[in-house]
Amino acid sequence: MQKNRNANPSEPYDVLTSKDISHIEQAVDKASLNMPLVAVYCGSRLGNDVVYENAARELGAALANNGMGLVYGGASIGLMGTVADAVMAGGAEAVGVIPTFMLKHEVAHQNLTRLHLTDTMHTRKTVMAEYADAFITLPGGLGTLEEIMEIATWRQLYQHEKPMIILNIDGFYDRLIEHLRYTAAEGFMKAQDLERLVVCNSIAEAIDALQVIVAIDDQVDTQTMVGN
Ligand SMILES: Nc1ncnc2c1ncn2[C@@H]1O[C@H](COP(=O)(O)O)[C@@H](O)[C@H]1O
Repeated sequence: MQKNRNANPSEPYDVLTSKDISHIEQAVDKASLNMPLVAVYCGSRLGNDVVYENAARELGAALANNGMGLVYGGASIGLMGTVADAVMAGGAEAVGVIPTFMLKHEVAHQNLTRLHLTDTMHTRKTVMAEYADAFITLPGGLGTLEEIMEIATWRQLYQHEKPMIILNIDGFYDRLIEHLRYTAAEGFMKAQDLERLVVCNSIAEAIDALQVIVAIDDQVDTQTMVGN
């Protein structure tokens, strides 16, 4: 397993910028990771109820147990750090992507398969989305909300067709889901775009939904082998 490729903050040439797409394409070397990656959006804080931290740990372990890796914001703190630790402990790949200006705010995780540095938040989100085969959202704050809303917006604009799951731990997202239903009912959003945000109420449900990706991935591998 490669550790911390592109990770040394003292090497500025390793910072990915949106101006150099070929650098990003080269760095996002998915083939060498050998497993589908799920982007997990979640809090840089733990929240007030331990149920959230437990869910992050369980999700990380379940991803690893089911042959899936992680791409996330690269922090060692909050639910972000918890999910990454659990994925690594389970022997799966974990890729972190963090903007350089945030290194001092969000302590960068030092024990990932890869940690990419980016110039801006925009590049961070582009790199994460490039890596991701699916997106899953745990409880979190403004950053988490922004990330899932952006990826759902990209989906409604046909910029990707990847599965998106809201993991509604302990009803955390009940009010958001209600508001999105209201948004659709009031004619500001298509019902089909709402349906694409799959709501799961347990880790097991989310893993079942994600299994589809693994199945598709295996199918592609088999086709490639047959083709060769
Ligand atoms: N405005 C933001 N856009 C994208 N990502 C953001 C923003 N603010 C914070 N973030 C990142 O999201 C995660 C989780 O943040 P929480 O606010 O704790 O949910 C973290 O990596 C932030 O850097």
